[in-house]
Amino acid sequence: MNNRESIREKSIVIIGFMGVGKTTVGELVAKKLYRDFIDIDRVIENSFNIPIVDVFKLIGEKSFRQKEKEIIKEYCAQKLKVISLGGGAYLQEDIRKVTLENCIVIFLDITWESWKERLNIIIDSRPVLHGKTMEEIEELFYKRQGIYKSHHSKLETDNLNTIDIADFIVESLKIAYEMYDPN
Ligand SMILES: Nc1ncnc2c1ncn2[C@@H]1O[C@H](COP(=O)(O)OP(=O)(O)O)[C@@H](O)[C@H]1O
Ligand SMILES: O=C(O)C1=C[C@@H](OP(=O)(O)O)[C@@H](O)[C@H](O)C1
Ligand SMILES: [Mg+2]
Repeated sequence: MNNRESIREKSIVIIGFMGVGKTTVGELVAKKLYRDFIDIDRVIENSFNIPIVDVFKLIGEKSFRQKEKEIIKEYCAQKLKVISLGGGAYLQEDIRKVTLENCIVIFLDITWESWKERLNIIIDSRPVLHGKTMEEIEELFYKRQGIYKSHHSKLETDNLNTIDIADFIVESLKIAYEMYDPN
């Protein structure tokens, strides 16, 4: 397959800090593009038939990260998917490599000021945040910003709703497809 064919078929991977909207937006983008939507956390939840919080309790974070890596590698080898990662997946170099080499990686960004307003609606389902002070969560937020710098495209999501974010992504993709594969 040549490059012209491959850009339109590349799977789209959505990255960013937990709670930024990867799962919600990824699902909307997939619908708009008539593609399959894969949320890596949902795949893991379905394989254990329990929520991520309980997966962490059952197998621990280390085994969760291993499973997350295997599943991401499997789906990134496939074309025409929209794949939302968990926010910690990108900590693994193997995952950064496989996604950047095979897919279009879109980073959903948010400022700390906007993100902290969302904390109360996500905290129960995000085990990584449990037992941390606000200062520790802020430190994690800024530490993670560094790893998300490796991406193909970035979108600032402050003050945008999920529908607008999904529309923006789809429109940007159309422009990129026209630019790199005009026929
Ligand atoms: N742009 C947004 N504006 C307002 N609420 C949002 C936005 N994006 C996501 N949310 C809300 O934040 C929560 C986490 O969204 P989710 O898609 O699960 O994020 P992620 O997969 O990045 O952890 C959900 O309740 C979702 O409705
Ligand atoms: O950032 C993280 O370490 C995690 C993020 C979560 O996904 P979301 O980013 O979709 O919340 C989920 O994979 C798990 O709770 C760990
Ligand atoms: Mg998610």
